[in-house]
Amino acid sequence: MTVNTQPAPQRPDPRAFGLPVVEQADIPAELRDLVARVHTLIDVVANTGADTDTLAEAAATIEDVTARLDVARRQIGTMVRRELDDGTAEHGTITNIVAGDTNPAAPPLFLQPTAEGVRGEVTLGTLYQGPPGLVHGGWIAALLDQAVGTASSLATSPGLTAKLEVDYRRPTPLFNPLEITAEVRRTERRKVFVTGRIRVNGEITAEANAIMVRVEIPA
Ligand SMILES: CCCCCCCC(=O)SCCNC(=O)CCNC(=O)[C@H](O)C(C)(C)COP(=O)(O)OP(=O)(O)OC[C@H]1O[C@@H](n2cnc3c(N)ncnc32)[C@H](O)[C@@H]1OP(=O)(O)O
Repeated sequence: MTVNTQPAPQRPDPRAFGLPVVEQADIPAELRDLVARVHTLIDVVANTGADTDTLAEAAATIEDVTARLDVARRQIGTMVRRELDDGTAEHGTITNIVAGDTNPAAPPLFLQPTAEGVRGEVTLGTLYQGPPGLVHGGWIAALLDQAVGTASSLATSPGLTAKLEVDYRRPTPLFNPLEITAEVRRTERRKVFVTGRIRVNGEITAEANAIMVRVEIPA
């Protein structure tokens, strides 16, 4: 067993694996605006009590808009390169369901490096509801998976989640800021042992212990 005290190694460039890379700063403001509006639309549709005429009219309008937008799709695996607060950069899939810049279904959760690992904040509405007024347990796991994956990637190199064990300690409420943190505990060959936490008002509501396995990068 070794404790990871080494500086982060050179991270691989996704282009070397045939994956296109988009600079986060180059995502057009118009696309960001569209993503935000569709995010709101999904929430409104999920909760609407509009009359049937309005629903039918909206469905036709959205069908038309969908056809206009469904052109020149991005390659699967398209990555976005984001500059981080500490001056480093990370790559993530642009449609990542938790953090993807262009995914209207993503909350989105943006994580930044800290002295310990990573940290981010997000507030979830009813799109992410499980029990009444509470965040769905699968989404709690998804947020924690993203956090442990990002912490591991930034501290070492990109990997896949081999194991994610979640302790649901307290109900995690909707409409409250969730503080999400993760830190690498230790590394062992390609395995990276990471802990992630969700806090509400400073109280831990969920905690995950994960094993990330770093992907082998051909020389
Ligand atoms: C920055 C972006 C953040 C994104 C966050 C989101 C992360 C994700 O959601 S990833 C998607 C979900 N995960 C997956 O789909 C992974 C599916 N599993 C796999 O592909 C493989 O099992 C994989 C890659 C984890 C390991 O396979 P492989 O590369 O062949 O490694 P392998 O040689 O079997 O094992 C390497 C080490 O890990 C250990 N290991 C592998 N699987 C497990 C497991 N489930 N539990 C515990 N240990 C494991 C092995 O015992 C071995 O340990 P040791 O070094 O002591 O011998």
